[in-house]
Order: sequence, then structure tokens, then C-alpha cells
Amino acid sequence: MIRVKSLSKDYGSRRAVDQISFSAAKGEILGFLGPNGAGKTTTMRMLTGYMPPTSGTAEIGGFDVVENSLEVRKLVGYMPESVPLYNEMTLMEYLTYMGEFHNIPDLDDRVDEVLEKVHLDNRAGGYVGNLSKGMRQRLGLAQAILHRPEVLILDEPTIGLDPAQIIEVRNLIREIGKEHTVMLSTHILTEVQQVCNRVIIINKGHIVAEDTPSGLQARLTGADRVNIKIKGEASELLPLITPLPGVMNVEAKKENELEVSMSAGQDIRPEIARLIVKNGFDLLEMQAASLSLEDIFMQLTQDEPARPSLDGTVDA
Ligand SMILES: Nc1ncnc2c1ncn2[C@@H]1O[C@H](COP(=O)(O)OP(=O)(O)OP(=O)(O)O)[C@@H](O)[C@H]1O
Repeated sequence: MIRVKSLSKDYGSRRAVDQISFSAAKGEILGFLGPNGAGKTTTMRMLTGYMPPTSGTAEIGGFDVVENSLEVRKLVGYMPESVPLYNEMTLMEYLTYMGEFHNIPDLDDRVDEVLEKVHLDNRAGGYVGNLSKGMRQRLGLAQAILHRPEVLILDEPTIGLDPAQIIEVRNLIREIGKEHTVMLSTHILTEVQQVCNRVIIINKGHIVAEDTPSGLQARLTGADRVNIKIKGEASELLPLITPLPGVMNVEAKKENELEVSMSAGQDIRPEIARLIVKNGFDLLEMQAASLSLEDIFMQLTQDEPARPSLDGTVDA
């Protein structure tokens, strides 16, 4: 449904998005995760046809966002970061007004339908200005799905909401995701874990990782770090484990506990376990130190010298 190839955007001499490529299939909820200024909004604006790319291409449903922007707008529902809503209109008036741009034939029925979908049907005659922030966000979603788009692009849909409102909006997105392809941007890690089935991590205009939330975690968790608990003096094991191929560092954490860091992709837990037992120690526990998505995100986006990226190439 969404296909992006080498898409770039320059603001003057500043490159905000740098040759990104990705795609999203029908029925996917794709999370676009990145810190402030990463290029999320810029990418979404290009995808919705609101801003031309400097180079590269983006297609929605086979239509080029520049050459077929009218078709693209029919196919896409967009909820910008701050949804412009008209406070002096009732919810029904607002949605009817927005729906007129799209020539929706059964507009009155459709307005009732979407208000029900976002659980605002009981506020239909009330003023937009009287809505809470969470309700406004839900109205923004109603506006985005009004013309039955196949693709929904949501820019930071839960920003500024309180925890209860966040849960409501996330549930709604999951529900909407059953019928639409959804791409949402966020800087909240738990959001992609809870809502999305695939995640793209973007930093400084570059895609630094792409996977399922659990796959991403698994790739980095693997057994990069293992916590080991033994019966006996952990310090005695240090000189034995350190020379093992694939071991980067060994540290005694407590008297009988140590942490072994291994080179990425080299799971040498069996060798370590054999070595411990062979040397007469009882192995009480061996646990891969699980990285949270937050750790992964920090690893992928922090400024540091060249390091291997997830696909094994070297990132500058
Ligand atoms: N209209 C503009 N003119 C010049 N620079 C811009 C413009 N819009 C964004 N930028 C810059 O482009 C980069 C990417 O911004 P963008 O808004 O796309 O990031 P973002 O990931 O959506 O971040 P945020 O969550 O803060 O909106 C930033 O460095 C930003 O300062």
C-alpha cells in the first residue's frame, strides 16, 4: 500500500530526510519511531502529498504522491500532529464540513457512523470547543477515516494526552488498523510495542532499524549480555571465561554473580556453561539480559563512532 524509495527532503541546505526506503502492506500498523527532529513529520507530509520530496519517490496504492496527488488524497486519511478543529462548530457540523471536500455521497450517515466509531456519538450536537484533548484527538481520527481511506497516516496521535486518553486512542487505532493500513509516528517506545506490528526507527533523517517490535528486541537481546549466578567465587571465573572466543568483557557483579558481554550475534552461552561446570562450579542461573526497546532505541540513535548496524553494515 505504501512504497517509499530513496525519499529525501531538504529545507534549504539542511537535509531533513535522507534517502529513506520502506514499504507497508495492506493491514499493517507501521510505527515510525524517532526522537524530535528525526524527520517523521516531514516524511508523513511527503506521503500525504502535502509537501513535495526533494528527490526519490513515494507511492500510495500504486499512485505517485506527486504525480497523482488527487488520487493519493482519496486513498489517505491524515491526522496531523495538531489537528485544526473549528471550536465554534458542532461535531456534526465539523465532520460534515470536512466531508464535503471529499464528495462523500452518504455524508450524513457516514458522519453518524464515524462518530459512533470514535465513541463520540453522544457529543454529536456539542461544540468542538468543549471537547477534552482526548476527545479532540478522537475527532481528529474520525475526520481522518471519514472518506473511507485505505491508508491512515497519523502524526503523534497520542501526544499530550493523559494516560486514560492514551489507552482509549491506542485501542481505537488498533481497531481501525483491522480495516486500514496505518502508519503512525511516535517518540514513545511502548506505543509501538503495544499498537504496531512493524516498526521503523528513524534518526536524523536516516532509517536505523526496521523490524517487528519483538523481532527487533530479539535481534539485539539474543544473548549479547548474560547474567550468571554460580555457587562459589565469581572472581575465580573471570580469567577462565575472558579468553573464550566471542567474549568481549566479563565483570563480577557480586560475590557469586558475573555479567558476560558477547560480540553481537555470537551466542556462546553453551560454551560458558560447560566451562563453569568443568571447572567445578555449580551453575545456579544463566539469564540473557533483556534489552528494553528503550535500550535498543538508545543504542541505535545515540551519537557514537562507527558501529555495526542491524543488518551488519557499518553506520557512521
Ligand atoms: N519548515 C521547515 N523549515 C526548515 N526546517 C524544518 C522545517 N520543518 C522541519 N524542519 C527541520 O527538519 C528536521 C526534521 O523535522 P520533522 O518535523 O520532520 O521531525 P520530527 O521527527 O517530526 O520531529 P517532531 O516530533 O519534533 O515533529 C528538523 O531538524 C527540523 O528542524
